[in-house]
Amino acid sequence: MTMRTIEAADKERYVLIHQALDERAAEYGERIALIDESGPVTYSELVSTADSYAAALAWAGVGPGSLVPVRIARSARMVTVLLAVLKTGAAYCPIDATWPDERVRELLRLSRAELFVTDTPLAAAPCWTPPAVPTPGSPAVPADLGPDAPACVFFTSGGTGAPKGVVTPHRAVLRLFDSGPLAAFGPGRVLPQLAPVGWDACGLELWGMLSRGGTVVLPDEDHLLPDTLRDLVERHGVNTLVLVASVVNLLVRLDPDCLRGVDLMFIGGERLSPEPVRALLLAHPDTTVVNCYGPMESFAFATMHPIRPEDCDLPHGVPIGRPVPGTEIHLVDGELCVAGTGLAHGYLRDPDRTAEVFVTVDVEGVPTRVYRTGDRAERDAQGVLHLLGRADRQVRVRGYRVELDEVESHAARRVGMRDCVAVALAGRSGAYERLALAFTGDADPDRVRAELRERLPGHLVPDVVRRLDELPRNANGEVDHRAVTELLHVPAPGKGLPMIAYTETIEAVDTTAAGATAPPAPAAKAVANGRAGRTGGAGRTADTAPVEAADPIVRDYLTLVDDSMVAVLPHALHIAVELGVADVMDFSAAQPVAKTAELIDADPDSLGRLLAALATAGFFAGDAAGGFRLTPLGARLRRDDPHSLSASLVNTESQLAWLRATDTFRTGTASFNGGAGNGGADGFFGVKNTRRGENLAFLRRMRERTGRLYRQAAEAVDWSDSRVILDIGGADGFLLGEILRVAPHADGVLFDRPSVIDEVNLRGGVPGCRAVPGDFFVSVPVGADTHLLCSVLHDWTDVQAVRILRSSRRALAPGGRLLVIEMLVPEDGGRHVSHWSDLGMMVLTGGRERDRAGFARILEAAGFGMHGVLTIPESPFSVIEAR
Ligand SMILES: C[S@@+](CC[C@H](N)C(=O)[O-])C[C@H]1O[C@@H](n2cnc3c(N)ncnc32)[C@H](O)[C@@H]1O
Repeated sequence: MTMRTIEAADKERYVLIHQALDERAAEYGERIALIDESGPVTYSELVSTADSYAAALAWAGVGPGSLVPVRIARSARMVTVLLAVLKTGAAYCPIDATWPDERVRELLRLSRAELFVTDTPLAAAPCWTPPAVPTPGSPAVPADLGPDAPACVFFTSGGTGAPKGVVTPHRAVLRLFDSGPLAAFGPGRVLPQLAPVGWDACGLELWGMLSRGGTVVLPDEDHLLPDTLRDLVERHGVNTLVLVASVVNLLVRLDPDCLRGVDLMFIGGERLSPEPVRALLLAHPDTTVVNCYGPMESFAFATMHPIRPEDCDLPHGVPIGRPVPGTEIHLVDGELCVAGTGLAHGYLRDPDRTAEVFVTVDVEGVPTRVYRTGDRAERDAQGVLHLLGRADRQVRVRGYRVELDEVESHAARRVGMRDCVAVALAGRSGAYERLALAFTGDADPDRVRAELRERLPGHLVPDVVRRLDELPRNANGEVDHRAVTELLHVPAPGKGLPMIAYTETIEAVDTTAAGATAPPAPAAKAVANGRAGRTGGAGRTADTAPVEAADPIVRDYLTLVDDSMVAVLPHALHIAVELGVADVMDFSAAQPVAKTAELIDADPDSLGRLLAALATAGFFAGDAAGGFRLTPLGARLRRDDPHSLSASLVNTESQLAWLRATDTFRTGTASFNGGAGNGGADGFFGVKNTRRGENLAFLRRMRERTGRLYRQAAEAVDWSDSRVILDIGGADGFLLGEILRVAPHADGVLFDRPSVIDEVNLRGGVPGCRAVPGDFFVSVPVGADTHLLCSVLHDWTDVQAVRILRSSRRALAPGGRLLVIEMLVPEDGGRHVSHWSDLGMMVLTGGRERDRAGFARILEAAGFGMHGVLTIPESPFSVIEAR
């Protein structure tokens, strides 16, 4: 069958997206169409709610020819609203909830929308918020539309500074699913909707699955991490994924096994790196993995290629394959041009730009409308297409399409900006990972970045902004982009000099200096002072100077960076605990490595090297015959050791949170949300209420922490006046047990989340204690004269901490006291371990460590006064007494 006959067949079968959904609802009424945090939605429910919303929208004047911007967080409601818009005959324009208001206003202006559908209204436009419980309305009057009618407008980065709206008709969307790999979508297929809503890929996920009877899961988090994926597979039977390459790379690197259960994967959005793909195919040989290529201007994908392992060795990387249904690819002077039913009408209200890239070319004597992608490609003897590179300055950075010109044109409008140039910086895989801006003039780099953040979506905001004396130019006086790229190519955080700030000023640029031979320079001093990257001084660039740090740990880290002991040690210890090495060794005699390897089922050579490395850090001791024995330090890797660190060393929760923690520092919100519900401490503990394994692992970590850091508090405090001690958020009762040992006259009450108290009761409770479940945001048990809050307040923001303290205040017996055990951040700005814990809290739970004044403030807000502070011996912790 030729492309054109497929096209004809498509037209007959489906004309409009919402018609296809109506048909599915008639066919599969009670099947699950959507699943979000509030539960499943059947096809009948989806269509009937959409009908009722459509009636309301039609009443508000929405109909054929209207364009309706929609900003609703990812949820079943969002999908229902999009469907409702289509049912009125209008087109929708998806707006990402994370875009800044200024960008949204610009899009509202561009779309000339009469109604903005959103649950977060903006003053700029008349808004309609869909009711949570829709009023049953008569089904919307079917609009008389043909397949060319616009269905959606996707806004994308535009070269001159203004975004471009790609007007996409119904036919473009529905062409994809009747044959080829996407025809697998349908009953039995379960797909999580993960693409940002502003992308055409989101339309593909939704309308592909729903027009064919499959199920779409709407997770309320944007990032797919291994545990999230496992959870989606376990809870909802997810078996199909549409992902951008960078997410695939991350999953494969972190935990390839997490893809178990997924048997169909579409990877698109950016160039594939062969190595992760090879690893993926090796780990999951039975999964169909499809490389997908295509510009938004020909909806979602234009070509596809089911990947075979040998594709990873081809000189131009994994091929992009053959055209998808209803699509033709023509190579015009080496440039890849797309034709067919997928083509957009063009750019919204922009005939000039439309005419530039949607052109008519002669294909074997037939005038054919094509979209010029600007990509160079070639076709091999089998007709398979291979991508060669970009012909212009449009790049994909972390999967987002970025017109470098657009970034420059916004940057050029900043005050004090002379010349500027934006470049994309490649990461290790060769794919672009960061956006950088170099400029000349008086503008302040920090300010430039801040201003761009206010105006542009996150993916268009440069990660690195640098001021230069002059932009490097070639012999013709043109800006030399390559030289700029080299100049800005500071190592990514965590991979190179870790303390170079993202925005910096370089007064004198010495591009020839080779870092390895340069003498210590001002930048080095700045690092030692903890103020690297703001040198502002003359001399070498911060990234070419060697760094001398005062602290031996920092020096060690900077010596080898990736492979230094400081960087590798946590991983080596993690693996030693997971393998259980220390559990099968003892102090008395060295054990041959082969024997240890056999006992724990490890590879002897790898294990020998692990033990040798950990022996240099004192965890094991080697003998002349090549055997190893355990040292007292190594004993702490054993699970049964009273001072065990094993649970803390395998804390993947924290490791995963840190992997994406840059967002925390940009947005101020914790990066952990455990794959369920809110981020922050609510999400952190919420997940543990539903996943017993994580709850138990957390409780073990808490026990280790208390034992290690502040069990001495039991002996340091005078309990003689305490009759009833209530430990609020007391976890498994370890500390309370220690306290009751030294204060046997007192009664103990342990209070924590119900899932924690269940565990405590399963183990027979804590001797001498009553265990009470509850929520400290609501109330805590009354009747105690002494309340404890140990390492609880630092999990929470000030506002939340005050609410917890108020619960304590209300319940505390008259004349009673509250003891808060926490680290105190020194007020003189000096070194203290609490600064690190503060970052940990920020990333993991959204909480914080506090100084004395910070505690005084929240205590006072809850009606307490601060009565005294006691430092716990041999511990960075203090006891704050409040009454
Ligand atoms: C960081 S742990 C500290 C545990 C213990 N106090 C210690 O020092 O080892 C915080 C404790 O607060 C509990 N928690 C979190 N949210 C809670 C809530 N809403 N109500 C009651 N307890 C809660 C957790 O279950 C956890 O045991």
